[in-house]
Amino acid sequence: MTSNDIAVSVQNLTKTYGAFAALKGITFDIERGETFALLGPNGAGKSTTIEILEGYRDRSGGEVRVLGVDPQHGGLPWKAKLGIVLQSSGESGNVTVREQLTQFAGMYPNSRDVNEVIAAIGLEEKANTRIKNLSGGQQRRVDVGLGVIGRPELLFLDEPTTGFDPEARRQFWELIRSLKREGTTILLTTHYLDEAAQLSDRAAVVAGGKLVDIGPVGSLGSAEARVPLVRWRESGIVREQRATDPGAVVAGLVARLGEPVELEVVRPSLEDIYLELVTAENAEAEARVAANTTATDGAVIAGTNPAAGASPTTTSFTTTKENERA
Ligand SMILES: Nc1ncnc2c1ncn2[C@@H]1O[C@H](COP(=O)(O)OP(=O)(O)OP(=O)(O)O)[C@@H](O)[C@H]1O
Repeated sequence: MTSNDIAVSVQNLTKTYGAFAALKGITFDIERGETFALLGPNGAGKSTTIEILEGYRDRSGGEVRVLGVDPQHGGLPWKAKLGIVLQSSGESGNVTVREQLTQFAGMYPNSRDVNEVIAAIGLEEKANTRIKNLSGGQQRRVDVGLGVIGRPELLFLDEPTTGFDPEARRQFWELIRSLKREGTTILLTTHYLDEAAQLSDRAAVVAGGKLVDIGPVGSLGSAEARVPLVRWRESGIVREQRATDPGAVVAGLVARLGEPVELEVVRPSLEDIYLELVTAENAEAEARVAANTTATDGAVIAGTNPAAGASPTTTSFTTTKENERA
């Protein structure tokens, strides 16, 4: 693979907010044309990562290239190749859906047809409604429309379907699949693991600012966590057996019982595997904190003055670049 095949390259990325380390050395690549999901619990560092890649936030350390450019020095031609759907856009304007999309379309050299985008986000009936009069989920659809109107080479989607009803989510998935067919590279964060499983080629799980696993969605987690479960009812009792060879277990049941009652072979979902990964990381983090506390207590007893760490504060995200803030 050449560097031209890589849309996003992240090497040992770190980010600190005061004394708080939000990213502790994250490394991953995203190939051109790939749909890549960044998964993790609240506060894991997903938005921080995505905002660094978009050029909205400066990194503390590591190397980052997005479409071959360091985002801290990305100019207008580079920005025109990106589509960005932030976690919250605050898009609540006095203009109509069509006016807003038309205005944005005018900023890009090769934008999509406005009517096509309105149809793709399912807002045909609301095309002439002012954005401030749309429901929260409908406003979110406008955000998605604005993210794709410029026909981006690389699309960032930070929790794009929060607030969508189930039908709108399915419609959104179709839109993403059609963008993928056109060759768009997509970086997605989501708390809906079915969404990640449906859309992404590969996923990375981040917890506590560290990457705990990365790979094709079907191969995440330990081999043990992915072992299927055979379930059936026998003598009125539900029985279960984890088996790497569920076919053989089922054949054994059929030989012994005839057609097994309420037979199921259940494969662990991405959600099951994700929860196992994140729980394991949390347990390790707690163990590290406990070990550090013991060490710090020791230092106090010895008369030294342990430095007080600044406590992290949650920020509300804006589209303003971090170092441009007041
Ligand atoms: N400007 C800031 N100042 C201090 N701490 C911050 C700032 N922005 C984020 N953090 C902290 O960094 C950590 C990572 O935050 P981030 O928003 O990247 O997480 P996330 O994975 O996107 O979470 P969520 O799923 O809730 O959106 C959190 O502990 C958060 O409180």
